Amino acid sequence: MSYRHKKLKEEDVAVCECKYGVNDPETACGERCLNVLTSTECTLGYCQSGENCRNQRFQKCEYAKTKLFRTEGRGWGLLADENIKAGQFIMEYCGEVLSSEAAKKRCLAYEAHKVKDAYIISVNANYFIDATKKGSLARFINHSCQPNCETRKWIVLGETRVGIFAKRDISVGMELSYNYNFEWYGGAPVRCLCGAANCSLFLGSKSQGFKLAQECSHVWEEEDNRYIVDNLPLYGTTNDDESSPMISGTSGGNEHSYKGCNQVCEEGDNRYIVDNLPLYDTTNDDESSPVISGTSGGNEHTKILNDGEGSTFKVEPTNSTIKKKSQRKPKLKALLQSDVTNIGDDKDEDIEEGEATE
Ligand SMILES: C[S@@+](CC[C@H](N)C(=O)[O-])C[C@H]1O[C@@H](n2cnc3c(N)ncnc32)[C@H](O)[C@@H]1O
Repeated sequence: MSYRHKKLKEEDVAVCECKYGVNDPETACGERCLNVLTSTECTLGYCQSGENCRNQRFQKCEYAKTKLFRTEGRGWGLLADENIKAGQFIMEYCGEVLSSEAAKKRCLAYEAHKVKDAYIISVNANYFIDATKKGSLARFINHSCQPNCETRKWIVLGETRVGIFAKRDISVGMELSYNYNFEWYGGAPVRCLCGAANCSLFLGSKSQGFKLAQECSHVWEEEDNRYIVDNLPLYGTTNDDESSPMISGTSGGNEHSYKGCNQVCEEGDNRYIVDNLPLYDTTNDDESSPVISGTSGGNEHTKILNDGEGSTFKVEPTNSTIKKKSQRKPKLKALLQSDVTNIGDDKDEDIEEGEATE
């Protein structure tokens, strides 16, 4: 599979009419911005608000502060690590960009390999994002039938990307969730443990999905080896190139704003050793694996670091030098969100680049 990001042509850049005023900073690409109203990000260098433009959140990775934690029966989950306001952009859903055919094949392959969890979402009828092996922290957001977040599609540099947004105010410490029901490509419906009064009992109960398998009622057990952090996919951005599949996300030159990801683990629990973090590793990417929706080279990389307290890890942005595969420490899993490139937009018939193919 190969995927190339679309290059935005100058004539296709959406330019708004906002002008930044010192006395009225709210006018700079806020709610009334023509681009914001059409869910389109402004483009650096073209927006008259310049550095004051507030409508480049995907591009600048203006993510909310979040924290990974272990749930009971639902695997890992993601918490708000700060108060989040209704409507706020939380983070981009990053992963490998696949055509629908490729996504269906992946689903079958995952099922054959007894991969029980589903991380594929659709961008539109033609494109899917698979965060199973590579992705941002958004891949850890669980389903709820009464969710506090939702997915929204935005046009970023001419391509459609998916973000997680707060549906309502979310207080620090609350688990983030969105409703998977219409978008479940897990093959089989999984029993829902969200506990909401209106629970629809299965993940994907309303999804047309790929309808591959029978009901699956697995629950994550305490000793489930999927809790072994070593087994968890992280995204190391270091070696993505044109031969590897695309990640949906931000393209080059952006600053990453993961504001840290602290996971508090039970003392002495070696399943939470830092080296084993649940992030994404591209170490084994090769030509057979697809490209990622996300950020591409030249970016500040985000790493998982041991904060010295033994059982806690952090994800911090860093200007680390890109290392060749052979130079990398085997367990150093550079994280998320770098080297991810943009996904295609099916609205453009004449895209030269930005197509996922087999
Ligand atoms: C996108 S992943 C979410 C992150 C996942 N918990 C993990 O540890 O990687 C989706 C998987 O999480 C689990 N899950 C998410 N929400 C759930 C829910 N409400 N009830 C039961 N399992 C859930 C299921 O195993 C599902 O396949």
